This record gives sequence, structure tokens and C-alpha cells, in this order.
Amino acid sequence: MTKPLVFVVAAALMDAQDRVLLARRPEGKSMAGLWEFPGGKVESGETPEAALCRELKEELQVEAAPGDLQSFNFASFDYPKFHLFMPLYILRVWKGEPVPLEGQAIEWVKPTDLKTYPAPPADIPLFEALSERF
Ligand SMILES: Nc1nc2c([nH]c(=O)n2[C@H]2C[C@H](O)[C@@H](COP(=O)(O)OP(=O)(O)OP(=O)(O)O)O2)c(=O)[nH]1
Repeated sequence: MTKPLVFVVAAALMDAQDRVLLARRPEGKSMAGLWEFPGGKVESGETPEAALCRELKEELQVEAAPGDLQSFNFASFDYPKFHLFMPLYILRVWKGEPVPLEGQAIEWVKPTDLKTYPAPPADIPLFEALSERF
């Protein structure tokens, strides 16, 4: 049996000091307690960029424009039950102060400190790429 391919889009919101916004997955979700990039699954009929803007509004009350999402990197990771394909965009421009609307903790993190945050395995190379670049 082949595993499902799950298409998730994620954003590294970066502030003027190049700090990155991480969100902690709440209790009750898979991988609870791990720190991840805001984002979520692309729904049928959506572009990846529209899906990410929708997720940012739902999770963080942040308004972003698809054209402000800059492609940065991607994860292609084989989890036991599915294969994750997850483009990561950098976002530096948005409207509103991020508010955690889904019970998640959020933190602004210096790229070089990302490695100290426990994260889903798919995210580790993305944390490394950000800390090398910024
Ligand atoms: N948003 C986000 N998801 C990630 C990251 N890294 C990573 O492995 N994932 C996985 C966790 C989930 O399996 C999936 C995203 O699903 P989701 O955010 O739409 O919904 P969910 O947590 O309720 O998903 P699920 O565990 O119920 O499948 O991608 C990341 O950095 N950000």
C-alpha cells in the first residue's frame, strides 16, 4: 500500500531582527509539544499561497498577501503514515500582531537558536537552512 502524499504549506514569519516565529503544537494533536512553522494542509481548489494566507489568518489572525510569500526551501519527509511535502516560504510583511488563536504557544526565535527547539523531524533541515542563511 502506498502512503498518502500530504501537501502542507508553511511560513517563516521574520521580523526586522530576522527572528522567526515558531508555534508549539498543542496537546491532542500529533507531535504535540514540538515547535513548528505556522501553516497547514492545502485544500482542494486552493493555490499553495492562498492556503498559507488562510492558515495564517486562522492560526495567528495575521493578514498576508500571496505575493509577499517568498519561496525559501522545502521539506520532503517520509513519516510512518504519510509522506510530507512542505514548501517553506519567508514572510516579512503582514498586517496585525500575531495572536495564537488555536491554543498554541508562539515565540520569536533567533535563527541560530532554532536548533534548541524540539521540532518535527521534517523541520530540522529547514531550521538548519534558516540558521545558515540568517
Ligand atoms: N504546519 C506545520 N505542519 C508541519 C510542520 N512540520 C511537520 O512535519 N508538519 C506536519 C504536522 C501535520 O502532520 C501536518 C500539518 O497538518 P495541519 O497543521 O494541517 O493539521 P494538524 O496538525 O491538525 O494535522 P494532523 O496532525 O491532524 O494530521 O504537517 C510545520 O513546520 N508546520
